[in-house]
Amino acid sequence: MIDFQKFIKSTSFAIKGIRSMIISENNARIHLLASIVVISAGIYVELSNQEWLWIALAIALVWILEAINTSIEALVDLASPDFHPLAGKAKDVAAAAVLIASIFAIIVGIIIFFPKLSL
Ligand SMILES: Nc1ncnc2c1ncn2[C@@H]1O[C@H](COP(=O)(O)OP(=O)(O)OP(=O)(O)O)[C@@H](O)[C@H]1O
Repeated sequence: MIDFQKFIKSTSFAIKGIRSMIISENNARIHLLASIVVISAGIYVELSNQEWLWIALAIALVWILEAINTSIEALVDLASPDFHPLAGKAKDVAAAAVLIASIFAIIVGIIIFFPKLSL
């Protein structure tokens, strides 16, 4: 039996998580600005369906990993408020995942938008 009320409730918790991430994380606000700029540029240059798929994948990857990174940061702060090398390692490796996704997104952006610039 599918409980649709429960589904709506858990979706609202997830939306609350997105809001909280944007409010508390400077990086999430940078991702938001970058996403708006890239989507606007994509509409302007009339990207093909295939190009939109790559852009959507790149944007989604960065947001997914930023959400996981923010979640790990909060858990580390809760579990290890005092300095511990493993706490630092957990945060740094989670941040590395966001960096890798961001580099991928930049490469996708260059490959798709660079040829469209009429220099
Ligand atoms: N409890 C801890 N023990 C050891 N090192 C820590 C600890 N907390 C943070 N650090 C180190 O300090 C760095 C910055 O931590 P911080 O929590 O400020 O992360 P941040 O990425 O700047 O987070 P935010 O996005 O909230 O500003 C971490 O990457 C880690 O190397």
